[in-house]
Amino acid sequence: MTDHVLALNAGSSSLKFALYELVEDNRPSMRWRGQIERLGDAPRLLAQSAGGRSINEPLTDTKTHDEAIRAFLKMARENLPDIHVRAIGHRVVHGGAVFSEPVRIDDSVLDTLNGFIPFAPLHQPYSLAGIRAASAAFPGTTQVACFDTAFHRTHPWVNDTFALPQRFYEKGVRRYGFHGLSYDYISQKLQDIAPGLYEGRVVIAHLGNGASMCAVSGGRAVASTMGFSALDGLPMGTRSGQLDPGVVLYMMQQDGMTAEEIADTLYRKSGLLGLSGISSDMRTLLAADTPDARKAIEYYVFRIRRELGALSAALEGIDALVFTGGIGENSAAIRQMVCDGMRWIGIEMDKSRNADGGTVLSTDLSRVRILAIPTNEEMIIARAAARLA
Ligand SMILES: Nc1ncnc2c1ncn2[C@@H]1O[C@H](COP(=O)(O)OP(=O)(O)O)[C@@H](O)[C@H]1O
Ligand SMILES: CC(=O)OP(=O)(O)O
Ligand SMILES: [Mg+2]
Repeated sequence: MTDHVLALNAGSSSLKFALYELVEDNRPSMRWRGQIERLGDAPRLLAQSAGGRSINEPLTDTKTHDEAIRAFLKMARENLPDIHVRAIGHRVVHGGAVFSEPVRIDDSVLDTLNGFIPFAPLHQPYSLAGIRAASAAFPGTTQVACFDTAFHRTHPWVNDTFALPQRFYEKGVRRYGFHGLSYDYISQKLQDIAPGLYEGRVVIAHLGNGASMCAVSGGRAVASTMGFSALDGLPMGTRSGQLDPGVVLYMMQQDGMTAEEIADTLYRKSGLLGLSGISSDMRTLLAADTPDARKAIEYYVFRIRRELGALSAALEGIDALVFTGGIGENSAAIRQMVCDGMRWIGIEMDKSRNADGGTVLSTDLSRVRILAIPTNEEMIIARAAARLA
Protein backbone atom coordinates (compact mmCIF):
# COMPACT_ATOMS: atom_id res chain seq x y z
CA MET A 1 0.00 0.00 0.00
CA THR A 2 1.36 3.39 -0.93
CA ASP A 3 1.08 6.44 1.29
CA HIS A 4 -1.19 9.27 0.16
CA VAL A 5 -2.61 12.55 1.42
CA LEU A 6 -6.00 14.05 0.61
CA ALA A 7 -6.60 17.80 0.26
CA LEU A 8 -10.07 19.28 0.72
CA ASN A 9 -10.87 22.89 -0.24
CA ALA A 10 -14.40 23.98 0.62
CA GLY A 11 -15.02 27.29 -1.20
CA SER A 12 -18.17 29.37 -1.35
CA SER A 13 -19.57 27.68 -4.46
CA SER A 14 -17.49 24.55 -4.77
CA LEU A 15 -15.73 21.68 -3.03
CA LYS A 16 -12.30 21.15 -4.57
CA PHE A 17 -10.27 18.04 -3.75
CA ALA A 18 -7.05 16.31 -4.68
CA LEU A 19 -5.31 13.04 -3.92
CA TYR A 20 -1.52 12.94 -3.84
CA GLU A 21 0.85 10.04 -3.56
CA LEU A 22 3.79 10.74 -1.26
CA VAL A 23 6.91 10.07 -3.29
CA GLU A 24 10.58 10.66 -2.39
CA ASP A 25 11.14 12.97 0.62
CA ASN A 26 7.37 12.94 1.27
CA ARG A 27 6.79 15.13 -1.81
CA PRO A 28 3.11 15.06 -2.86
CA SER A 29 2.64 13.90 -6.45
CA MET A 30 -0.86 14.49 -7.84
CA ARG A 31 -2.94 11.39 -8.70
CA TRP A 32 -6.48 12.82 -8.88
CA ARG A 33 -7.72 16.41 -8.80
CA GLY A 34 -11.24 17.74 -9.19
CA GLN A 35 -14.19 19.57 -7.80
CA ILE A 36 -17.90 19.48 -7.18
CA GLU A 37 -18.84 22.85 -8.66
CA ARG A 38 -21.95 25.04 -8.73
CA LEU A 39 -23.14 23.85 -5.32
CA GLY A 40 -26.66 25.08 -4.55
CA ASP A 41 -27.32 25.55 -8.28
CA ALA A 42 -26.54 22.68 -10.67
CA PRO A 43 -23.80 20.61 -9.02
CA ARG A 44 -21.40 18.65 -11.23
CA LEU A 45 -18.50 16.40 -10.39
CA LEU A 46 -15.41 17.10 -12.48
CA ALA A 47 -12.17 15.21 -11.92
CA GLN A 48 -8.99 14.25 -13.74
CA SER A 49 -6.35 11.69 -12.94
CA ALA A 50 -2.63 12.10 -13.58
CA GLY A 51 -3.01 9.14 -15.94
CA GLY A 52 -5.53 10.97 -18.15
CA ARG A 53 -8.82 9.53 -16.86
CA SER A 54 -11.61 12.04 -16.37
CA ILE A 55 -15.06 12.30 -14.81
CA ASN A 56 -17.68 14.92 -15.71
CA GLU A 57 -21.19 14.17 -14.46
CA PRO A 58 -24.15 15.90 -12.78
CA LEU A 59 -24.75 15.07 -9.11
CA THR A 60 -28.50 15.03 -8.67
CA ASP A 61 -28.51 14.03 -4.98
CA THR A 62 -26.00 16.69 -3.95
CA LYS A 63 -27.22 20.17 -3.05
CA THR A 64 -25.26 21.34 -0.03
CA HIS A 65 -21.60 21.44 1.01
CA ASP A 66 -22.30 18.70 3.59
CA GLU A 67 -23.76 16.43 0.93
CA ALA A 68 -20.85 17.23 -1.40
CA ILE A 69 -18.30 16.28 1.26
CA ARG A 70 -20.13 13.04 2.03
CA ALA A 71 -20.44 12.20 -1.70
CA PHE A 72 -16.75 12.84 -2.22
CA LEU A 73 -15.62 10.80 0.80
CA LYS A 74 -17.88 7.92 -0.19
CA MET A 75 -16.39 7.96 -3.68
CA ALA A 76 -12.87 8.11 -2.24
CA ARG A 77 -13.52 5.15 0.10
CA GLU A 78 -15.08 3.01 -2.63
CA ASN A 79 -12.57 3.76 -5.38
CA LEU A 80 -9.34 3.79 -3.46
CA PRO A 81 -9.24 0.42 -1.70
CA ASP A 82 -5.50 -0.16 -1.93
CA ILE A 83 -4.10 3.14 -0.79
CA HIS A 84 -3.22 4.30 2.68
CA VAL A 85 -4.33 7.85 3.51
CA ARG A 86 -1.64 9.18 5.89
CA ALA A 87 -3.27 12.58 6.42
CA ILE A 88 -6.15 14.76 5.26
CA GLY A 89 -5.52 18.47 4.83
CA HIS A 90 -8.32 21.04 4.90
CA ARG A 91 -8.62 24.61 3.74
CA VAL A 92 -9.96 26.46 6.77
CA VAL A 93 -11.02 29.98 5.89
CA HIS A 94 -10.44 31.55 9.31
CA GLY A 95 -7.50 30.96 11.62
CA GLY A 96 -7.97 34.21 13.53
CA ALA A 97 -4.91 36.00 14.86
CA VAL A 98 -3.80 32.73 16.48
CA PHE A 99 -2.72 30.52 13.59
CA SER A 100 0.02 31.66 11.24
CA GLU A 101 0.99 28.11 10.22
CA PRO A 102 -0.90 24.89 9.41
CA VAL A 103 -1.76 22.83 12.47
CA ARG A 104 -2.65 19.23 13.35
CA ILE A 105 -6.30 19.16 14.41
CA ASP A 106 -7.34 17.97 17.87
CA ASP A 107 -10.33 18.79 20.08
CA SER A 108 -8.77 21.97 21.41
CA VAL A 109 -7.92 23.26 17.89
CA LEU A 110 -11.47 22.42 16.78
CA ASP A 111 -12.87 24.40 19.72
CA THR A 112 -10.75 27.40 18.75
CA LEU A 113 -11.83 27.16 15.10
CA ASN A 114 -15.48 26.92 16.16
CA GLY A 115 -14.95 30.20 17.98
CA PHE A 116 -14.12 31.89 14.64
CA ILE A 117 -17.53 31.07 13.09
CA PRO A 118 -18.90 34.56 13.93
CA PHE A 119 -15.99 36.09 11.93
CA ALA A 120 -16.78 34.05 8.78
CA PRO A 121 -20.35 32.79 9.21
CA LEU A 122 -20.74 31.78 5.57
CA HIS A 123 -17.38 30.04 5.11
CA GLN A 124 -16.10 28.63 8.41
CA PRO A 125 -19.00 26.16 8.94
CA TYR A 126 -18.17 24.48 5.58
CA SER A 127 -14.53 24.10 6.60
CA LEU A 128 -15.51 22.55 9.95
CA ALA A 129 -18.13 20.28 8.37
CA GLY A 130 -15.36 18.93 6.10
CA ILE A 131 -13.15 18.16 9.08
CA ARG A 132 -15.96 16.37 10.95
CA ALA A 133 -17.00 14.33 7.90
CA ALA A 134 -13.40 13.36 7.11
CA SER A 135 -12.77 12.29 10.73
CA ALA A 136 -15.85 10.07 10.57
CA ALA A 137 -14.90 8.53 7.20
CA PHE A 138 -11.20 8.05 8.04
CA PRO A 139 -11.14 7.53 11.82
CA GLY A 140 -7.70 7.87 13.40
CA THR A 141 -6.20 9.58 10.33
CA THR A 142 -4.25 12.80 10.99
CA GLN A 143 -6.24 15.89 9.99
CA VAL A 144 -4.45 19.14 9.24
CA ALA A 145 -5.94 22.65 9.05
CA CYS A 146 -4.45 25.14 6.57
CA PHE A 147 -5.62 28.71 6.93
CA ASP A 148 -6.64 31.31 4.35
CA THR A 149 -5.70 33.98 6.87
CA ALA A 150 -2.22 32.67 7.76
CA PHE A 151 -0.29 34.18 4.82
CA HIS A 152 -1.51 37.64 5.86
CA ARG A 153 -0.15 37.58 9.39
CA THR A 154 2.88 39.56 8.19
CA HIS A 155 0.82 42.72 7.43
CA PRO A 156 2.16 45.81 9.17
CA TRP A 157 -0.22 47.09 11.85
CA VAL A 158 -1.72 49.82 9.64
CA ASN A 159 -3.08 47.09 7.37
CA ASP A 160 -4.24 44.97 10.28
CA THR A 161 -6.53 47.45 12.00
CA PHE A 162 -9.57 49.70 11.60
CA ALA A 163 -9.86 53.21 13.04
CA LEU A 164 -12.33 52.05 15.69
CA PRO A 165 -12.17 52.20 19.49
CA GLN A 166 -9.39 49.81 20.56
CA ARG A 167 -11.72 47.37 22.31
CA PHE A 168 -12.97 46.14 18.91
CA TYR A 169 -9.41 45.18 17.91
CA GLU A 170 -9.05 43.29 21.18
CA LYS A 171 -12.29 41.41 20.38
CA GLY A 172 -10.83 40.32 17.05
CA VAL A 173 -12.24 43.01 14.75
CA ARG A 174 -9.17 43.23 12.49
CA ARG A 175 -8.24 43.09 8.82
CA TYR A 176 -7.39 39.39 8.46
CA GLY A 177 -7.22 38.96 4.69
CA PHE A 178 -8.17 35.72 2.90
CA HIS A 179 -7.23 33.53 -0.11
CA GLY A 180 -3.84 33.11 1.59
CA LEU A 181 -3.32 29.53 0.37
CA SER A 182 -3.59 30.80 -3.18
CA TYR A 183 -1.19 33.70 -2.53
CA ASP A 184 1.25 31.34 -0.83
CA TYR A 185 1.19 29.02 -3.86
CA ILE A 186 1.69 31.88 -6.34
CA SER A 187 4.56 33.33 -4.28
CA GLN A 188 6.31 29.96 -4.13
CA LYS A 189 5.77 29.51 -7.87
CA LEU A 190 7.28 32.94 -8.54
CA GLN A 191 10.30 31.97 -6.49
CA ASP A 192 10.77 29.01 -8.87
CA ILE A 193 10.10 30.68 -12.20
CA ALA A 194 11.13 34.32 -11.61
CA PRO A 195 13.27 34.69 -8.45
CA GLY A 196 14.02 38.34 -9.25
CA LEU A 197 10.31 39.18 -9.23
CA TYR A 198 9.74 37.14 -6.07
CA GLU A 199 12.21 39.45 -4.33
CA GLY A 200 10.32 42.49 -5.63
CA ARG A 201 6.94 44.19 -5.22
CA VAL A 202 4.13 42.02 -6.54
CA VAL A 203 0.36 42.45 -6.68
CA ILE A 204 -1.53 39.16 -7.02
CA ALA A 205 -5.14 39.30 -8.21
CA HIS A 206 -7.06 36.17 -7.17
CA LEU A 207 -10.18 36.52 -9.31
CA GLY A 208 -12.50 33.56 -8.66
CA ASN A 209 -16.07 33.38 -7.44
CA GLY A 210 -14.70 35.02 -4.31
CA ALA A 211 -12.03 37.56 -5.25
CA SER A 212 -9.31 39.57 -3.58
CA MET A 213 -5.93 41.13 -4.32
CA CYS A 214 -2.78 40.97 -2.24
CA ALA A 215 0.36 43.10 -2.13
CA VAL A 216 3.47 40.99 -1.54
CA SER A 217 6.99 42.28 -0.98
CA GLY A 218 9.92 39.84 -0.96
CA GLY A 219 7.46 36.95 -0.56
CA ARG A 220 5.73 38.49 2.49
CA ALA A 221 2.16 39.79 2.45
CA VAL A 222 1.89 43.52 3.11
CA ALA A 223 -1.78 44.33 2.39
CA SER A 224 -4.98 42.76 1.09
CA THR A 225 -8.24 44.08 -0.32
CA MET A 226 -10.14 41.67 1.94
CA GLY A 227 -10.29 42.68 5.55
CA PHE A 228 -12.41 41.54 8.46
CA SER A 229 -14.73 39.45 6.34
CA ALA A 230 -14.77 37.90 2.88
CA LEU A 231 -17.07 40.78 1.84
CA ASP A 232 -14.53 43.58 1.56
CA GLY A 233 -12.55 44.81 -1.42
CA LEU A 234 -13.44 43.71 -4.94
CA PRO A 235 -17.01 42.99 -6.08
CA MET A 236 -17.42 39.20 -6.44
CA GLY A 237 -19.87 36.74 -7.97
CA THR A 238 -22.56 37.54 -5.42
CA ARG A 239 -20.74 39.70 -2.82
CA SER A 240 -20.72 43.49 -2.82
CA GLY A 241 -17.06 44.16 -2.12
CA GLN A 242 -16.06 47.43 -0.44
CA LEU A 243 -19.04 49.33 0.90
CA ASP A 244 -19.57 52.49 2.90
CA PRO A 245 -20.69 51.25 6.37
CA GLY A 246 -23.36 53.95 6.17
CA VAL A 247 -25.11 51.78 3.59
CA VAL A 248 -25.54 49.01 6.16
CA LEU A 249 -26.94 51.53 8.67
CA TYR A 250 -29.35 52.77 6.01
CA MET A 251 -30.51 49.22 5.26
CA MET A 252 -31.18 48.65 8.96
CA GLN A 253 -32.58 52.00 10.04
CA GLN A 254 -34.42 53.25 6.96
CA ASP A 255 -35.16 50.09 5.00
CA GLY A 256 -36.04 48.04 8.11
CA MET A 257 -33.96 45.06 7.01
CA THR A 258 -32.96 42.45 9.58
CA ALA A 259 -29.34 41.37 10.08
CA GLU A 260 -30.12 38.12 8.21
CA GLU A 261 -31.64 40.01 5.26
CA ILE A 262 -28.65 42.33 5.06
CA ALA A 263 -26.20 39.40 5.22
CA ASP A 264 -28.17 37.61 2.50
CA THR A 265 -28.11 40.74 0.30
CA LEU A 266 -24.40 41.44 0.77
CA TYR A 267 -23.19 37.83 0.48
CA ARG A 268 -25.63 36.29 -2.00
CA LYS A 269 -27.45 38.92 -4.05
CA SER A 270 -24.84 41.59 -4.77
CA GLY A 271 -21.65 41.80 -6.83
CA LEU A 272 -21.82 40.68 -10.46
CA LEU A 273 -25.24 39.09 -9.87
CA GLY A 274 -26.71 42.17 -8.20
CA LEU A 275 -25.42 44.62 -10.80
CA SER A 276 -26.22 42.54 -13.87
CA GLY A 277 -29.45 40.96 -12.67
CA ILE A 278 -28.40 38.00 -14.85
CA SER A 279 -25.68 35.87 -13.31
CA SER A 280 -22.80 35.66 -10.85
CA ASP A 281 -20.76 33.73 -13.41
CA MET A 282 -18.28 35.75 -15.47
CA ARG A 283 -18.54 33.40 -18.46
CA THR A 284 -22.29 34.03 -18.66
CA LEU A 285 -21.83 37.81 -18.39
CA LEU A 286 -19.12 37.97 -21.06
CA ALA A 287 -21.37 36.01 -23.41
CA ALA A 288 -24.55 37.95 -22.53
CA ASP A 289 -23.59 41.29 -24.13
CA THR A 290 -26.51 43.21 -22.59
CA PRO A 291 -26.18 46.75 -21.13
CA ASP A 292 -26.54 45.45 -17.56
CA ALA A 293 -23.96 42.67 -18.08
CA ARG A 294 -21.55 45.24 -19.55
CA LYS A 295 -22.18 47.53 -16.58
CA ALA A 296 -21.35 44.76 -14.09
CA ILE A 297 -18.12 43.97 -15.96
CA GLU A 298 -17.16 47.64 -16.18
CA TYR A 299 -17.63 48.08 -12.43
CA TYR A 300 -15.66 44.89 -11.74
CA VAL A 301 -12.73 46.02 -13.89
CA PHE A 302 -12.79 49.55 -12.47
CA ARG A 303 -12.57 48.27 -8.89
CA ILE A 304 -9.63 45.99 -9.77
CA ARG A 305 -7.76 48.97 -11.27
CA ARG A 306 -8.54 51.13 -8.25
CA GLU A 307 -7.21 48.48 -5.87
CA LEU A 308 -4.17 47.95 -8.08
CA GLY A 309 -3.34 51.63 -7.60
CA ALA A 310 -3.93 51.40 -3.85
CA LEU A 311 -1.86 48.23 -3.38
CA SER A 312 0.97 49.67 -5.51
CA ALA A 313 0.97 52.65 -3.14
CA ALA A 314 1.15 50.25 -0.15
CA LEU A 315 4.20 48.63 -1.81
CA GLU A 316 5.70 51.99 -2.86
CA GLY A 317 5.79 50.74 -6.45
CA ILE A 318 5.06 47.60 -8.44
CA ASP A 319 7.32 45.18 -10.33
CA ALA A 320 4.82 42.47 -11.28
CA LEU A 321 1.09 41.86 -11.55
CA VAL A 322 -0.06 38.24 -11.38
CA PHE A 323 -3.54 37.09 -12.43
CA THR A 324 -4.96 33.90 -10.94
CA GLY A 325 -8.31 32.25 -9.97
CA GLY A 326 -10.99 31.10 -12.43
CA ILE A 327 -11.38 34.52 -14.07
CA GLY A 328 -7.75 35.65 -13.79
CA GLU A 329 -6.44 32.40 -15.29
CA ASN A 330 -8.98 32.04 -18.08
CA SER A 331 -10.36 35.37 -19.18
CA ALA A 332 -8.06 37.21 -21.57
CA ALA A 333 -10.83 39.80 -22.05
CA ILE A 334 -10.96 40.79 -18.36
CA ARG A 335 -7.15 40.84 -18.07
CA GLN A 336 -6.95 43.09 -21.13
CA MET A 337 -9.58 45.50 -19.78
CA VAL A 338 -7.78 45.75 -16.42
CA CYS A 339 -4.39 46.43 -18.00
CA ASP A 340 -5.70 48.87 -20.62
CA GLY A 341 -6.36 51.36 -17.83
CA MET A 342 -3.01 50.91 -16.09
CA ARG A 343 -0.43 52.13 -18.63
CA TRP A 344 0.29 55.17 -16.42
CA ILE A 345 1.85 52.88 -13.81
CA GLY A 346 4.05 51.03 -16.32
CA ILE A 347 1.73 48.10 -17.09
CA GLU A 348 1.75 47.25 -20.80
CA MET A 349 -0.04 44.14 -21.97
CA ASP A 350 1.01 42.30 -25.14
CA LYS A 351 -2.38 41.61 -26.77
CA SER A 352 -1.38 38.45 -28.57
CA ARG A 353 0.53 36.97 -25.62
CA ASN A 354 -2.56 37.63 -23.50
CA ALA A 355 -4.88 36.04 -26.05
CA ASP A 356 -2.57 33.02 -26.38
CA GLY A 357 -2.81 32.46 -22.61
CA GLY A 358 0.84 31.80 -21.74
CA THR A 359 2.53 32.72 -18.45
CA VAL A 360 4.11 36.09 -19.38
CA LEU A 361 1.60 38.56 -20.85
CA SER A 362 3.48 41.88 -20.81
CA THR A 363 5.38 43.43 -23.72
CA ASP A 364 9.16 43.20 -23.58
CA LEU A 365 9.29 46.93 -22.85
CA SER A 366 6.66 46.93 -20.08
CA ARG A 367 8.22 48.20 -16.85
CA VAL A 368 5.87 45.95 -14.87
CA ARG A 369 5.76 42.23 -15.72
CA ILE A 370 2.29 40.78 -16.15
CA LEU A 371 1.82 37.06 -15.53
CA ALA A 372 -1.03 34.56 -15.41
CA ILE A 373 -0.36 31.60 -13.11
CA PRO A 374 -2.96 28.89 -12.34
CA THR A 375 -3.37 28.67 -8.60
CA ASN A 376 -3.23 25.39 -6.69
CA GLU A 377 -4.46 25.76 -3.13
CA GLU A 378 -4.70 21.96 -2.86
CA MET A 379 -0.94 21.62 -3.39
CA ILE A 380 -0.23 23.98 -0.48
CA ILE A 381 -2.66 21.95 1.66
CA ALA A 382 -1.08 18.65 0.59
CA ARG A 383 2.46 19.82 1.39
CA ALA A 384 1.35 20.85 4.87
CA ALA A 385 -0.52 17.57 5.40
CA ALA A 386 2.57 15.60 4.29
CA ARG A 387 4.77 17.63 6.64
CA LEU A 388 2.53 17.17 9.68
CA ALA A 389 1.39 13.56 8.99
N1 LIG B 1 -12.91 30.95 -19.58
C1 LIG B 1 -13.42 31.75 -18.65
N2 LIG B 1 -13.70 33.03 -18.91
C2 LIG B 1 -14.22 33.85 -17.98
N3 LIG B 1 -14.48 33.47 -16.73
C3 LIG B 1 -14.22 32.20 -16.39
C4 LIG B 1 -13.67 31.26 -17.31
N4 LIG B 1 -13.51 30.07 -16.68
C5 LIG B 1 -13.95 30.24 -15.40
N5 LIG B 1 -14.38 31.52 -15.23
C6 LIG B 1 -14.98 32.13 -14.04
O1 LIG B 1 -14.25 31.83 -12.85
C7 LIG B 1 -15.15 31.96 -11.72
C8 LIG B 1 -14.93 30.78 -10.77
O2 LIG B 1 -13.62 30.81 -10.32
P1 LIG B 1 -13.02 29.74 -9.28
O3 LIG B 1 -11.65 30.23 -8.92
O4 LIG B 1 -13.13 28.37 -9.82
O5 LIG B 1 -14.04 29.93 -8.08
P2 LIG B 1 -14.05 29.51 -6.54
O6 LIG B 1 -13.99 30.81 -5.80
O7 LIG B 1 -15.33 28.76 -6.35
O8 LIG B 1 -12.81 28.69 -6.25
C9 LIG B 1 -16.56 32.03 -12.31
O9 LIG B 1 -17.00 33.39 -12.31
C10 LIG B 1 -16.35 31.58 -13.76
O10 LIG B 1 -17.27 32.15 -14.63
C1 LIG C 1 -12.53 33.66 1.41
C2 LIG C 1 -13.30 33.48 0.15
O1 LIG C 1 -13.84 34.42 -0.38
O2 LIG C 1 -13.32 32.24 -0.34
P1 LIG C 1 -14.04 31.79 -1.70
O3 LIG C 1 -13.34 32.48 -2.81
O4 LIG C 1 -13.86 30.31 -1.73
O5 LIG C 1 -15.47 32.21 -1.58
MG1 LIG D 1 -11.77 29.75 -4.39
